[in-house]
Amino acid sequence: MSGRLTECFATLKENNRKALIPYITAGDSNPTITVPLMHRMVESGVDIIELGIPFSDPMADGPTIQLACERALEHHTSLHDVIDMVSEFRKTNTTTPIVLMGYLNPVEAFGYEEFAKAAKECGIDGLLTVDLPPEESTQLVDVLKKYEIDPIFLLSPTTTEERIDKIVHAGSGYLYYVSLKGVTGSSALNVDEVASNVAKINKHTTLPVGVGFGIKDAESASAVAAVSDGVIVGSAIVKIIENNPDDTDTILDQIGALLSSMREAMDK
Ligand SMILES: O=P(O)(O)OC[C@@H](O)[C@@H](O)c1c[nH]c2ccccc12
Repeated sequence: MSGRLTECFATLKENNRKALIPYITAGDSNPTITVPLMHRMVESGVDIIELGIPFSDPMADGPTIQLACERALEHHTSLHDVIDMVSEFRKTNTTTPIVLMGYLNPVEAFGYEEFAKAAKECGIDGLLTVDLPPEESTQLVDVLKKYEIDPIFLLSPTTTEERIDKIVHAGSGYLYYVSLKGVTGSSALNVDEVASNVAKINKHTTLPVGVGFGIKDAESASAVAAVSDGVIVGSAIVKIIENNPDDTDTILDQIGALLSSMREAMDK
């Protein structure tokens, strides 16, 4: 499927490294900051960027990312705008994979075919739609595959072995293991449980497994990296934006510093 994600994980594996994958909501705290922030995150050592499509009813998200969506929507950041941001980013970065992350509604409103075509043209590599169960995703997945966009699916602590087997075959690029029951920004991370569930998933697939939910500092990032192929960090980054909404330099510096510390801890 998409060259960039597959290649990224292959190179990481060759070098015995794990993926660092930050999540930000596009347009948070305002649309002008998103592309500079993406570049700063790459300079800080991230491998893949998850870019959130702002949505009015983000039911899988905790308060931190809900507020991020509100800030982005105050500036009317639409899926069209998100695609434009990726085009802008790709003017100077053609290698870092980008996964759009969000809820089905904006993608449906855009039109699957129109979305996939535009996404391919601007250099988007994957799509994760939180509220689309893999069992109901055939129509969207077929269109994504036609345009070489990787469909990324979520697995959770409650996913049965039977469903794991279905989901790993529906997705490509990587799989997203949700480390805990709950919403984004929780803090109940249990690394031993993550390790045993990632091992269980690995029996069904050769796809890389990234782990998200509850990773917030260098320590948790390195612990999860040790038992998976990558760590996804959202709320800890978005919180920095929440605390400094009008101060672009502080946002870039603090997010850069947090990600650099995670990178360093993961590479030890
Ligand atoms: O915020 P956390 O706990 O660091 O978890 C990552 C998560 O935010 C990001 O991947 C994400 C944002 N919105 C989502 C919705 C569902 C699943 C995952 C997500």
